[in-house]
Amino acid sequence: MPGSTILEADRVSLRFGGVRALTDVSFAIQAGEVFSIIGPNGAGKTSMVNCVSGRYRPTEGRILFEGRDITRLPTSRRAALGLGRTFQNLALFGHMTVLDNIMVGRHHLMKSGFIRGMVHWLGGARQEELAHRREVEEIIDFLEIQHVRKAPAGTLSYGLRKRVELARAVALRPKLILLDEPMAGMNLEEKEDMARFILDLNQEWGMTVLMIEHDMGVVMDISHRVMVLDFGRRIAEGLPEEVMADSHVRRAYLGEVEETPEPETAG
Ligand SMILES: Nc1ncnc2c1ncn2[C@@H]1O[C@H](COP(=O)(O)OP(=O)(O)OP(=O)(O)O)[C@@H](O)[C@H]1O
Repeated sequence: MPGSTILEADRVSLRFGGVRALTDVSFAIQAGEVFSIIGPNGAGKTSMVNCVSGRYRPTEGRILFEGRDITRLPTSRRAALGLGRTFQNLALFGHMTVLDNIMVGRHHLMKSGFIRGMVHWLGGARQEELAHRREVEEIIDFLEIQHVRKAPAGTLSYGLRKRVELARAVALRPKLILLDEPMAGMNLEEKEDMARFILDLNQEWGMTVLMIEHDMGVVMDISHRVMVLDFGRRIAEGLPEEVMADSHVRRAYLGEVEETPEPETAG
């Protein structure tokens, strides 16, 4: 169930030279929500998520995570606070097993001290390693990739690779996970599986989700709330059915032209 505000974008603008990628965009995500950003190509969705992850710094405005201003915090520090994402720019190691790929994700975080604190009380490196393994095995079970846990990641199908990428992000146990087009390039069955995993992450693991996704069916099915961007501006936000019924959205995003009769002029 959604609770207090976990992430807030406060009048965020982003310019690339003369291009206004985002103009004055504000929104708030409640803990426990699946919140999706939709909009036509070039609307600013990826730019917005990159401002949240720390890859881009807004030209104006602020990003708050659990009430703390993180606008100027580097990506690694955001991860340590509990802001996770799939690593679009860090491909899986093709020659390494699925298990090792996910372990590497956790070790990476260990260095930042986040998990070290959590497992320190167990004492010793061996226990630490065991604690890691248990966590990783749990994630492997959850994402139903046990059958490929020892397979080199490079030999997996596209859908399975995407699932391993998700596992690696989940292994850091983020409070809020950013998913940039998690279903892109998937067939229907893979999409259905992915949608179920996202829902389970949200409902069973209590992870808040911020997602960009082009597949409207998926967005409408699994989102609590949806924000629509168009030309870098927020044009609507609300429950999926409200957003779909919004005339601005239908015009801008779905390309519909409203057929309202011309008013009759008197005289
Ligand atoms: N690194 C960049 N340098 C210059 N312009 C950029 C950069 N990133 C995005 N833009 C521009 O900002 C605008 C918003 O792009 P963005 O990628 O955020 O949109 P999007 O909604 O994610 O699009 P898509 O659905 O096609 O992925 C576009 O006009 C784009 O060309």
